[in-house]
Amino acid sequence: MSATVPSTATRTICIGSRKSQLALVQTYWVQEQLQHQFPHLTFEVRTMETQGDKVLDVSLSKIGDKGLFTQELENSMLQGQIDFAVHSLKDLPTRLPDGLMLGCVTERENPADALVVHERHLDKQLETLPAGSIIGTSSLRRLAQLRHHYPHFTFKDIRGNLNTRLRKLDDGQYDAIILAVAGLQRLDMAARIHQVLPSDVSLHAVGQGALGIECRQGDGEILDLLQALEHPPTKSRCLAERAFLRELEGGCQVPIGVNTVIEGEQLTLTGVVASLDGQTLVKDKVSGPTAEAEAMGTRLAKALRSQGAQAILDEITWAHR
Ligand SMILES: NCc1[nH]cc(CCC(=O)O)c1CC(=O)O
Repeated sequence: MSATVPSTATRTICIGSRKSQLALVQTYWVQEQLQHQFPHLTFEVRTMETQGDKVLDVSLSKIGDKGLFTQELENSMLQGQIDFAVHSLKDLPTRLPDGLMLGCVTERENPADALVVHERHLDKQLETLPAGSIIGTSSLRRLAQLRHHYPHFTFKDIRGNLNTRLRKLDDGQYDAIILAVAGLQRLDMAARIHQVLPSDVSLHAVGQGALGIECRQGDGEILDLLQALEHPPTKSRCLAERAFLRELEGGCQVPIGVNTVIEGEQLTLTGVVASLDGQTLVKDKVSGPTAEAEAMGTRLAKALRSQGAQAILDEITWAHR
């Protein structure tokens, strides 16, 4: 036997994932797509619990969100135990550890937020829910924007995975909760979407609705495989959104929302920074060639800073010290 004869053992690619139901649905989708495209390889899923899955009794805005859902996966990637990790792009920090990179962004689902109501409110919309209604959200972005438009509601923190949050709503602990449309769709719970929030009420989170696949920097073999799942328009939009957030964020979760549209060669990025009391919204937009997505994100961040966003962010950083 000559040494140049290729081994008959198939190469196994190891995919890392969180254990939540949503994470698994997303990761199995990626596995299935790649297995179909590359039948000569074997794709295996390895799951792990992250800090964000363990600490369920503290509000996300207090923990700070730097790598809360990603660190364990990143460590095992750097140690070579997994080859890449599938994340909800919105949970992936804008600055990645040395040696890792965003290797692929998949086609985005509807990135909007959705209102899900308790059954006693099925006949109402956000506009007609009574004053004092208890609205559940753990996101400062949703809180600040909704408080701005609907100051007569009471906002209450809610944690846990999607099923847990829906159970708390159905139990009667909330009148309504806000969730991502994409998560509900992926878990076959689109029927619970009562109202999709228009972008003038709630700009969505950076990267919402897309999957981000993180891999080792310069891992050519893996990057080639991931090309098969890349969706260039989503990637451009998300690069603009992530550059915007990267330029503005400090050490903790910040109330920042975005919207992006591509028309022809033009990308338009809208961004908002909102104060937690809902009193101040600093909002603006930039347009330019899609190829300059990241530079546009940075430019919009600087514009908002000079229009008052910095004061809002400083106050939040100070409050979380
Ligand atoms: N932070 C939790 C999280 N991460 C991703 C999604 C939904 C799917 C997505 O936005 O891609 C959710 C739930 C939610 O915000 O309702």
